[in-house]
Amino acid sequence: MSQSTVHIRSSIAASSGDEMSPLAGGNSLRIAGVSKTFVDGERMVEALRPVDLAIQPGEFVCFLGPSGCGKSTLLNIIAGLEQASSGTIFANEKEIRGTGTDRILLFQEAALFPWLNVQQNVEFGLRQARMPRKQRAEVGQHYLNMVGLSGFEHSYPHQLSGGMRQRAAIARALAIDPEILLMDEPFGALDAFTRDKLHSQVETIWHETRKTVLFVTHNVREAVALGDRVIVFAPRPGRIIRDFPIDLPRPRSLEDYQLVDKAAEILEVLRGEMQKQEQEDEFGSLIH
Ligand SMILES: Nc1ncnc2c1ncn2[C@@H]1O[C@H](COP(=O)(O)OP(=O)(O)OP(=O)(O)O)[C@@H](O)[C@H]1O
Repeated sequence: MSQSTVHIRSSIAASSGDEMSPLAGGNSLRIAGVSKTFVDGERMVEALRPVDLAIQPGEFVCFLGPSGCGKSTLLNIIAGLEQASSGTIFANEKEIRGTGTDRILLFQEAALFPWLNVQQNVEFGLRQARMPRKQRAEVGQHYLNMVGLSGFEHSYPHQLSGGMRQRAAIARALAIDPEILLMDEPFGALDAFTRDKLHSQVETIWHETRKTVLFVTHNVREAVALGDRVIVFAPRPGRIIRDFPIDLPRPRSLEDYQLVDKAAEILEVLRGEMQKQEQEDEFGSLIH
């Protein structure tokens, strides 16, 4: 780890009041019995049955499943934006209580400030952390180069393509050096070509930074292309049904036959689960 990275961490920790986890051991996440039931007046929605998961430092883990199976709910709980109904989450064996600069959430729509240019957006968190201007510029430029946006420092979000906006959001997240990147369908709104390009960029960035990445997607091939593990969710109620290790060589191509085969295997499991669910629903409606 470079000296400047250490410096970024300590200055952010000092100014935000966050206690950052130890640098040397990297990071890890432990999810112990985490569930969520939304209570909406009289109505209760069991969004997530208890989840137990251990995520290794630097792992790239994809959460895959159809709409409504609790993927975003789990990600939001990990981010500290949503409170679990039961269970605990530990980052580096330290219990998570709310948001923190160690976990940054990225959404489908890159949440950039429209009134700031790319450089100002990327430096935003560093400014909050009161990093000196010169150092802020160096760190910002480093991550802008990493996502291939050098030359666009002075552009405003509305002047960028969707893919470029998403890359700027990634640079902004990386600039504050989180341990864990939480990505909620970050490429869901992009065309297939841009998406494909971003897959390889994200893989390269992950390789260079060795962040722990949790990546939510509906897309089976995307999950297999990126993940060290693909964790499959099923809906009604939301729950984890399988945890597939993906040991295909990297970099991966969406057209690779091994990747296509693995995606087909996962899809088969998911289809089987959905069919089982439909039969149960049908049976349930017959006896009620
Ligand atoms: N604030 C809320 N109040 C009530 N129910 C909610 C709330 N947020 C989510 N839910 C419900 O919880 C369940 C899980 O939602 P969640 O958004 O986590 O699923 P998802 O797998 O991420 O879906 P998608 O892929 O469509 O984003 C759904 O039934 C949803 O309607």
